[in-house]
Amino acid sequence: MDAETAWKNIEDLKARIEYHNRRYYQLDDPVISDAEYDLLLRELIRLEDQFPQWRTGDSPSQRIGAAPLSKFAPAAHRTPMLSLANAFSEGEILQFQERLNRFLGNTASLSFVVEPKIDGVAVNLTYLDGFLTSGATRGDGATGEDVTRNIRTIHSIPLRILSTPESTAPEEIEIRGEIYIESESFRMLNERRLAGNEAPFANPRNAAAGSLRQLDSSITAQRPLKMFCYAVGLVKGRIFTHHHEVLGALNHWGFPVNPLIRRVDGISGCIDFYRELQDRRKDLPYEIDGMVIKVDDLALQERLGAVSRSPRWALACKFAATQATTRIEDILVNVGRTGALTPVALMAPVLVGGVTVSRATLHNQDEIDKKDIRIGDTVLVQRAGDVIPEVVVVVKEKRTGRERLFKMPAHCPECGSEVVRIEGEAAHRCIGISCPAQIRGHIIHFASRGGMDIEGLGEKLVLNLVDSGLIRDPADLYFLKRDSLLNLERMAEKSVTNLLAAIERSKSPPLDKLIYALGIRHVGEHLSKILARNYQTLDALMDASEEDLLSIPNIGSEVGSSIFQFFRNESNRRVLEKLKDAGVTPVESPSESPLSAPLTGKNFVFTGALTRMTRIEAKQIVESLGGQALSSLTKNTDYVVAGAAAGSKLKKAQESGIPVLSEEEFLAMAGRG
Ligand SMILES: NC(=O)c1ccc[n+]([C@@H]2O[C@H](COP(=O)([O-])OP(=O)(O)OC[C@H]3O[C@@H](n4cnc5c(N)ncnc54)[C@H](O)[C@@H]3O)[C@@H](O)[C@H]2O)c1
Ligand SMILES: [Zn+2]
Repeated sequence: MDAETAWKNIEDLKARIEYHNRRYYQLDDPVISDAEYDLLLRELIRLEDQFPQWRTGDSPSQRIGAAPLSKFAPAAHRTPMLSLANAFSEGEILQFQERLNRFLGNTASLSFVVEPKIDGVAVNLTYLDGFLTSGATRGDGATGEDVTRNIRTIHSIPLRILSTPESTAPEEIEIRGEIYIESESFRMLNERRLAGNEAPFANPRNAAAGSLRQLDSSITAQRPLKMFCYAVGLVKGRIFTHHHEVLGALNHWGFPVNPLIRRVDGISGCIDFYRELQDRRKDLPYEIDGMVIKVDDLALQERLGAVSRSPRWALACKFAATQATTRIEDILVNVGRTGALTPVALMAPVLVGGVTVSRATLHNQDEIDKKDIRIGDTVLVQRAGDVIPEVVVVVKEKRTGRERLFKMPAHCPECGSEVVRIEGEAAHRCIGISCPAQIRGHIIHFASRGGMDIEGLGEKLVLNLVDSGLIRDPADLYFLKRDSLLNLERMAEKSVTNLLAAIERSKSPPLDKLIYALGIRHVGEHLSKILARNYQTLDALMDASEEDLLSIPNIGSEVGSSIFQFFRNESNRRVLEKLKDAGVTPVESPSESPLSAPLTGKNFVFTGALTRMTRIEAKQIVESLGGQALSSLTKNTDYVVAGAAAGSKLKKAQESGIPVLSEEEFLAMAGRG
C-alpha cells in the first residue's frame, strides 16, 4: 500500500470508529457488534504502526472512550481512568508475559490477580472522610459525567464507608468499578420496553449505561443496577502494597467485590482461570466478556507504568463474542411435534461465539411484530452458550425500504392443513392429525437421548423413514424389516444392522424415560421421574384418575389434565398397545422413594449474589421439588440460602437460628450438586 492510500484508509477508519464511539459511549445504542468494532480498531492500529506519519493525537487509537455529554456536569477524575490492552487468545496472553519479561526480567513466578471482566460501565466514586461525595462515568478518561444523584439510587453502593478499628476509612479515596445489570433483569427490562413500544437495549452493557446516564434519577432508581468494585484511584491516608490487599479492604468497607476474583501464580495460573471462567460463563447471573489480569505487586505496577491509553501491568483477555450483525435473507416456518409453527430466520452466515450461524429462531409472530423484524433487515444476532441463536434487535439505520413484512401462513407448509391460533397462546398451530412434520417431531423426541435413547436415529433418518412411509408412529420403529430398510436410499448393510440393534436395545427402558419419550405436553424429564416413582408401572399411570394425578404436589391442574387426556386418547392408546406387542417393557422404578418432592413443604429465602443460578432458577428448582421460595424472612422460613455478600437477611437468619446454606449445599439438597 502506498502512503497516500494508507492515509485515505486511516482517515476513513477514524471516521467510522468515531461514529461507532459516539453510538456506543454517548448514545448507548451501538449498531455493530463489539467484535466488529474491535476489528476496525485493530486495523487502524495496524495501519498507524505501518505508517506512523499518519498517526495523530486525536486518533481513536490514542484516546479513551468519548468526551462527556454536555447534558451532564463535567467531573474531573483525580487520577485518570484508563482503558485496558486486549488479548483475544491464549497466545496473546503469553505475549503479555513476554512484554512483562522485557521490563521486569524473569516473571515466571510473578503473582497476578485475575478477575472476571464484567460487561457494564465503569464509574469512579469519590469518598471524603468516608462519605460518598461524587460519582462519575469514565468519559474520556480525564473527565467524566457527573451522575452522583443516579449513583445514590443504587442499593449495593455504600453511601458511607464501613469503617472499623482494623480498617479505618481513608481521608479521601476514589473507588472504581463496574455498574451492570444481571442477565435476568436485563431480559425483563427489555420485555417491558417491547411491551411499551420502546426499542430494546442491544445488551446488558448498554442497558446499564443507558440507565445510569439519565437526567431524571427516578428513572435510574427503577432500573435494577448493581456494582462490582475492582480498583482504587487516588488514596489519601492509607498505603497499600498489593492489589489483592486493595480488594480485601474494599470488601471490608462494605463494597461489593466479585467473589470469583483470585490470586494466582505465574501466567499459567492466569490461563487456567481463563479456561475455567469460559466454562462457567454461561452459568453466571451476569454477563462477562472476558477476564482481566493484573500484576498484584503495586510497586511493580508503578515501574511498568502506562502507554497512551492503557496500563502495562494489566490485560483484558476477551472471550469469543456472542453477538454479530448479519442480514435476514428469508423467513421460513418450521413445524414442531405439537404442531406449533416456529418462524426461523435464514441469514447470511456469520461467526458468533466461534461458530458459523445462518439460522435464528424468531419464536412466534408476536415476537416478530414486537421487534419489527422484516425480511431483508440487518440484525444483531446473539448466541449464548448452547442456546439457539436469536435476533436481538433490528438495525433500523440500515433499512432501504425494500424490506418485506412476514405473515404466518394460513396453511401448514408441510401438510396444507389449516393453521389456527388458540386463545391465550403465542403459537400458531397446524391442526392436521397426520401432519408429517408432527409425526417426525414425535419420533425424533421419542428416540432422543432423554427418551428411548436410540443411537443413530437422527433427524435425517427419521425424515427418510417417515417420508418413505415405513413408519407413522413411534411404535412402528419396532416393526421395521431389514429388507425394507435396505431399500432406502443411503442405507448400507452396516448402518441397517446398527440401527436394528439400537432399536432392539431400547426395548427395556427405565420407566421414566419411556414416559418422557411419549411426549405428553408439559411432561419433561423431571416430571417423568416423579410420575415413574409415584406409579411404578405404565399401566398404573395410564389408569390414574385426574384427581389422583392432582394429589401429587408438583402437578397443577393444567399438567394433570394434559396427562389424563393423553391416556384417554384412542390413537395414543393404540400406540401404547403396539409398543407392548413389540415387547417394549419398561423396567420398574425402585420403590423405596415413592414420594415425589424432596423439598415438599419447605420454605426457602435466597439472599446475596448467587453465582451458580439466577434467582428465578433458584425459585424454579425449589418449586419443582415441592417447596416455596419466599422473598422475606418469616418464622416459617426453613432455610436461608446465602450467596456472596449477603447482608441483613443473613444476619437475621443467624440471629434467629434459621439454618443457612451455601449455594452448593442447596444444590446438593436439591439433587443437583
Ligand atoms: N459496538 C460498538 O460500536 C463499540 C463502540 C465502542 C466500543 N465498543 C467496545 O467497547 C470495548 C472497548 O471499550 P473500553 O475502552 O471501555 O475497554 P475495555 O472494555 O476493553 O476494557 C476496559 C474496561 O473494562 C471494564 N472492566 C470490567 N471488569 C473490570 C475489572 N475487573 N478490572 C478492570 N476493568 C474492568 C472497565 O469498564 C474498563 O473501563 C470493546 O469491547 C469494544 O468492542 C464497542
Ligand atoms: Zn401440518
